[in-house]
Amino acid sequence: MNKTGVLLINLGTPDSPSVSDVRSYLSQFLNDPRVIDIPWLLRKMLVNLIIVPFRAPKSAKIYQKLWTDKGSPLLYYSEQVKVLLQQELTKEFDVYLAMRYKNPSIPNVLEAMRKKNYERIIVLPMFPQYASASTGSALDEVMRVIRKWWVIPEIKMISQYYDHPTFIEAFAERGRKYSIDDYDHVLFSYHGLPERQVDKVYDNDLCANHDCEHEVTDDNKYCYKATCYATTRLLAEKLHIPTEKYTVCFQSRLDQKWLKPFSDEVVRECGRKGMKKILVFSPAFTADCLETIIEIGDEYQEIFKEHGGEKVQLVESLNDHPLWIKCLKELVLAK
Ligand SMILES: C=CC1=C(C)c2cc3[nH]c(cc4nc(cc5[nH]c(cc1n2)c(C)c5CCC(=O)O)C(CCC(=O)O)=C4C)c(C)c3C=C
Ligand SMILES: [Fe+2]
Ligand SMILES: [Fe+2]
Repeated sequence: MNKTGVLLINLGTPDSPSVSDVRSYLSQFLNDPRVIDIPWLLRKMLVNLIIVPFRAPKSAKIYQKLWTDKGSPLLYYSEQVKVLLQQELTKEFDVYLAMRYKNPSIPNVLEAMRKKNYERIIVLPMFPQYASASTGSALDEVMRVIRKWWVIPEIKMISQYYDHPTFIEAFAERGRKYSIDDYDHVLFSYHGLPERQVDKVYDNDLCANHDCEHEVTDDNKYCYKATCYATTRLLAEKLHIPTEKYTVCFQSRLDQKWLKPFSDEVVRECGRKGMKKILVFSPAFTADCLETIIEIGDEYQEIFKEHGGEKVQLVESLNDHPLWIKCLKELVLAK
């Protein structure tokens, strides 16, 4: 039988919420040249001598809040997705899960796949919008490993699917649990990125010279900002949210030169304007994780309350939603 190996890849999470495991995770993550894209020596000094030593103890405290009996949500939801997708596919397909950082690692999972001698491998990162720091890095790592194989099978890599109808329908279905009319405003909060990295998808040009907030064209189709806005337009249309009732924003910045507006500032502004209830979608994440559960669910809730608001309602991520599994199946089976 012609067999295909399907490799799902998510970002990764520490092995445990201990300071040493969080340090080791942050060190692998932030030393990735697609994440901190500055010259090698500068990155080593900045990451290993400044960011990681200061951030690891603080992040470990946050991971301790996030951790459950089943471990880190990002990992256990991704594992569930792997099992559910396997159930949906025929015996021609074997589904694997790897994490870009920490475990299960891409080299270890690919080594298990190599031994199976698949005719075809489909690499499917669990990031709907392309960013060099997420999808680019995951695909780069796969190529680094496979490049050394003697037998290289047919390989298909999926770079993005932010506009896939079943992906949009899956997130819309999560949103339908809430009545939009009950909320003063809706936020679409995406993981942030340095503006410099967004500009790098353009050849000798800048994102600012394109109308990325309004349209996706052949020139900006890999611009993360453009695809985040496009995801939002598709979701807002499906859920009948008028343009004046929502704001696109970007969370988790490391400095001021990241994509704006910043989500925490938008939340603050909503409170100052007298809003009481806001609904937050986070469609760059397909599994709930530290960025959704803690940053939106806890930290933005606190900021909103401090500024007069009452409730920040996070829309649950896709996690193990049947439409998400259907979307992945359709991506795998697409020619
Ligand atoms: C949409 C996918 C993601 C992109 C793009 C991305 C870029 C990016 N991230 C950092 C720094 C950190 N991110 C952290 C956590 C984190 N990031 C993503 C996804 C993307 N990151 C996820 C799913 C998570 C949560 C992981 C989990 O265990 O739940 C963290 C760690 C947490 C912390 O200490 O705050 C850092 C650091 C950069 C610098 C970057 C692009 C340049
Ligand atoms: Fe991140
Ligand atoms: Fe752009």
